[in-house]
Amino acid sequence: MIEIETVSKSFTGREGTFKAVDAVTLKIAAREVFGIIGESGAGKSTLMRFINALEIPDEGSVKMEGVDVGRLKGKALRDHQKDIGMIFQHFNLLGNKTVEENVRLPLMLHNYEQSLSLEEVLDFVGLADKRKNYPAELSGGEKQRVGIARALITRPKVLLCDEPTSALDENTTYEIVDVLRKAQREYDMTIIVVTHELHVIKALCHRAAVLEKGKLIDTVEVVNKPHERSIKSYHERILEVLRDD
Ligand SMILES: Nc1ncnc2c1ncn2[C@@H]1O[C@H](COP(=O)(O)OP(=O)(O)OP(=O)(O)O)[C@@H](O)[C@H]1O
Repeated sequence: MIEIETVSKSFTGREGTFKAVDAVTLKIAAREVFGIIGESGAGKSTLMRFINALEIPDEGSVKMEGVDVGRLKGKALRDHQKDIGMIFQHFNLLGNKTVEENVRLPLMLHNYEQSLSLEEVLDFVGLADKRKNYPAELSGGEKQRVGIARALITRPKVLLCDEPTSALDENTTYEIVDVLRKAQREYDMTIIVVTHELHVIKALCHRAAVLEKGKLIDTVEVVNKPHERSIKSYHERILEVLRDD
């Protein structure tokens, strides 16, 4: 579904020009949950942002369903971007809007032919009873559920997740992982997840690309992939970690 072909991107900073992404080639299949891992600054976010044309590569191409994304302009570019949802580490919710206003926001900005109903997405993420609340009244996990609902309401073909659980504690992380896996199945999406958290890749992804200094150094099939994990209480986790020799 997504074909990334020898893409490179350089940025110029105070210390001169450097390659943030260096000749990366990979393919992501429809309905795959694909991770991008690597240390801070490895180029993960830049690589992911090529897919919805928030960054344009200097060299190489990114194709989605055969269309070269970097060449799209005007309506064709907007239509492409409408097929792609995104969720963020810090949720990016509007603090002066309620949960339901935040979730409906994309529908205020563009016309989506296949959008889902507000009720459906709020039920799906388990926030039907919080629809009139403001973000400041929610936990981190609930805020990310709002972010997921806001992405789902447009019924995207592809969901890009930029460090979706990095601001969350361990149990909340697995709750969000479960919501994302369920969303992939229910709505037949392709999901791409940038993270430095290996346990998230393990629980969520089918495959993962490993980036180092902008280069793709490996693509790994995840074994024991998407497994059911029983959510332990915070107390149980404390005992498990502190009493483990
Ligand atoms: N618009 C930009 N202008 C200049 N430099 C940039 C820009 N975007 C990214 N960079 C730099 O490119 C490198 C790769 O950034 P990128 O955000 O893709 O890495 P990352 O692997 O996602 O890192 P992190 O996990 O810290 O977010 C970093 O050194 C970053 O500072």
